[in-house]
Amino acid sequence: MEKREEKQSLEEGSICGYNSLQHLLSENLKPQLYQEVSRLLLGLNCGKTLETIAVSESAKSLSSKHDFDLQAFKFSADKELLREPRVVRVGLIQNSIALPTTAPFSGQKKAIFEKLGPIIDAAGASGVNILCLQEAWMMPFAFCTREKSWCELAEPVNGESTQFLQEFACKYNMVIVSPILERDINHGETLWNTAVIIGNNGNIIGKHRKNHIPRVGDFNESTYYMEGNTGHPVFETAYGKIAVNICYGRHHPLNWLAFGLNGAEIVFNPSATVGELSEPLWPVEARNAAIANSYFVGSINRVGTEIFPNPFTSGDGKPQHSDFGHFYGSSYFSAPDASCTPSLSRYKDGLMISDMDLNLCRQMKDKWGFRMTARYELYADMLARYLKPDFEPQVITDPLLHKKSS
Ligand SMILES: NC(=O)NCCC(=O)O
Repeated sequence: MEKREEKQSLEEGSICGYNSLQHLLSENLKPQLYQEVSRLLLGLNCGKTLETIAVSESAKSLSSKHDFDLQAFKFSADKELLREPRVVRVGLIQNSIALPTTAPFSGQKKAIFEKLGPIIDAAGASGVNILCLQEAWMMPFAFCTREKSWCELAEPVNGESTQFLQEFACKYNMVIVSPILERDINHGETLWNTAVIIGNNGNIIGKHRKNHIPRVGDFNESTYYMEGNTGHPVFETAYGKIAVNICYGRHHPLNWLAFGLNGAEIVFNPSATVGELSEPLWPVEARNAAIANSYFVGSINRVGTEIFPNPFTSGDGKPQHSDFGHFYGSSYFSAPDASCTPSLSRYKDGLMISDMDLNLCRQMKDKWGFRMTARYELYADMLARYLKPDFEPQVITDPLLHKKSS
């Protein structure tokens, strides 16, 4: 054990030498204790610990040859009398960039394509029906720099990244969600942070643009694109109704709600975020959204530290620096019954696969009745009042609070 830890502690981004929190716990707790900790940490699905599923030999050999984490689980639902189970197999890919950020742009993109190919093949060989990649997967997450040269990497919705993925979609009969930096040629060559939804026949079903742009830490993304103008679309695919809540949107419960009200069964949250800023939030927000909205969530974060040629500051008093910090991976799935998978590695590329019986969404709606007990008319009224310039917060002050004691 000591040797293993020593070796792994050399890996930047490991947790005390371990790949993930679950590895740290499972390797240090007695099995019975680990089972109890795991019950509390990951919840139970249909009253049981989440089952793992066997992945194909070819996926396993791709993961060892190309050194990516590969994990697979199964969310069950209760058997129903009038409906057949609706099981779909869903995949999430997290990855680091493939070349230094100083390499020629065309080479950087090509190298990312080459790196992703075998991971997508592993998803295809495992029978994944719907696959989602990380935010702006086709480039380094250069938005910390504020340098405009990175805009060159933006592509139209039907550009080279989409074309690259369309082939896999056709080959594996797979829906692919592809978050890119988009350039909208028809609207003045403007830039957007966009997820392209590629159907299982290789067709483009539609797109969604990131609704909330961060203005925190080094996430200087408003230098590059504006808040999205596509609302909260749900895409009805061959395998279920899906939506995409891009990265920072996960901090906004109403954003999650809107996808739910439009009928999403699976919401993807492709992200790029760093340990220092958001790691305590990561296991909480998506899981809460899955519970509150009775849908599945697939959370993806990139991995690695990306170092940029020119140092930058973000007006926060910190000394100039050349990287965002460590993107901590840890991609995972959450289910509407509050169970979730362990997370992928904190520092390695990875493919997380899960079967999910979509019947669980309605079963949880029937059980908890959140849709029926919600008071949308109260919230709508509150929001309508809040938006008015003469809004005043509804605060009832204790009349004794400001009375002078005699
Ligand atoms: N990409 C992005 O929106 N990151 C913001 C940081 C965070 O939300 O954790």
